[in-house]
Order: sequence, then C-alpha cells, then structure tokens
Amino acid sequence: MAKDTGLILALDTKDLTQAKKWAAIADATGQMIKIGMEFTYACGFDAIMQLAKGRKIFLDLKLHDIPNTVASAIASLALVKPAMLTIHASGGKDMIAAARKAVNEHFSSENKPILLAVTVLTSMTQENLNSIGIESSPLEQVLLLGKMALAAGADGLVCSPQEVSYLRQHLGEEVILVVPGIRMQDAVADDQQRIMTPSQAHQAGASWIVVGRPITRADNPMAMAKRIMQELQG
Ligand SMILES: O=c1ccn([C@@H]2O[C@H](COP(=O)(O)O)[C@@H](O)[C@H]2O)c(=O)[nH]1
Repeated sequence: MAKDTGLILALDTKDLTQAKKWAAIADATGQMIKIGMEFTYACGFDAIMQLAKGRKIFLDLKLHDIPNTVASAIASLALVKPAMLTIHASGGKDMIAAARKAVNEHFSSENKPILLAVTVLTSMTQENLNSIGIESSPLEQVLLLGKMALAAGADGLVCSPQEVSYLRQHLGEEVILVVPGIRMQDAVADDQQRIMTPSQAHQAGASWIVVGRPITRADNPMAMAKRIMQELQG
C-alpha cells in the first residue's frame, strides 16, 4: 500500500483495559486505532485521551445534526486531536460545510484531522435503502453522497469495499477511501452486508481498511492482525 494507508483496528468495547490491550496489538503491527460511539459513551474523553497518548486516533462518532450543532461538537473535539473524524454525508452539504469550517477554525494546521463523510453504512442493503425511500442502488447512492460530500469540504469518504473501484473510476486515485465491511474468506459477516476480504478491498483501491471483530474476536487477535497485514502487503 502507498504511504498513509493500511489497517485501522476498531476498538469496539466498553472497557478501557480491553481497549489498551487491543491498542497494544495495533502498536505492535503498526496500525491506527479507531474509537467509536461504544467506547466514547461508556468510558468518556479522559479514557480516549489515555489511548491517544503516542497514537493516531480515528474518532468515529459519525456526527449528524444541524450545521451549528455539528460545528460546535467538532470544536469540542479539538482537545482530543484526532487524526480522522467522521460525519454522516446524509446530513447534507450545509452540515458538511459547517464541519469543514469548524475543523479549519478549531484545529491548528499540524493537528487538522482528515474529515471523512460516511456515505451508505456497510450494514445497509438495497432493501434497507428502499425502506427509507431511496430507490438508487447502494453503488449509485454512495457515488451521489460521495461527490456531494467532497464538493462540500470533506477530505475523504467511508464506503464499503464493494464501491471502491467504482468510486476510483469516478472520483480518481487521490480521494481517501476508508473502508469497513471487511471479513475473511468464508467468515461470518455479523451485521455487515456489503463485504469483501482484506486483499480484495486492497486490490479494489481502498486507502485504509477498518477491521474490528475479525481481529478482536479471533482466538489469537495478534496473529489475525498480522495475517491481515500480510494480505495487504501481498
Ligand atoms: O459504514 C460503516 C461505517 C463505520 N463502520 C464501523 O467500522 C467498524 C467495523 O467493525 P467490524 O467489527 O469489523 O464489523 C465498526 O466500528 C463500525 O462502527 C462500519 O462498520 N460501517
């Protein structure tokens, strides 16, 4: 993989001790860690600051609210100095523009996070989209939201591995694509719907892949993390 790409380990737990153990695996295998809603709501920002010492943090809180509220939330997150931050693209262009402005105003140039817009959650199917009134395919919807989000000021997108090559064709090689929905060949998908293996996602052109349970629930998480890193390098 090119510079600034690789594996992001999702620390989805309510327990700081467990999160520290997984973070040590990420350190040993050179990965970034992702903190989401589960850890943040259970453990709070002091615990996040502990994990952040000496590490790059992807803060995946998927902000989605009116522009003023999202901008104020981003200002409050400046103390964490995340390397990456998520907002939902479906919040619309005004919300994304407000997020962009807040990042520019409240973070120094050395600490500016990559602002990522989540397009269509990797747990969603065509039927799920239809049920919220969207007739487009996941592929079309991800492209539509992705184009809009980038034009409004997002630095990159979160999408499933199944959209990566289509997005590369339409948006080019430079756009940052962060990709959850990763499962090993023949493994259980859990609640993920639009999935691929690490090497398939890499070959499709993912910038970063995000992996949680396939590592954290493995019998040997360290061995699984190393296996995935090998797939990405192979
Ligand atoms: O569309 C999305 C956006 C974010 N996620 C997050 O990625 C990880 C995936 O965890 P797994 O255990 O590997 O399924 C998780 O933290 C999600 O909140 C996503 O899956 N899909």
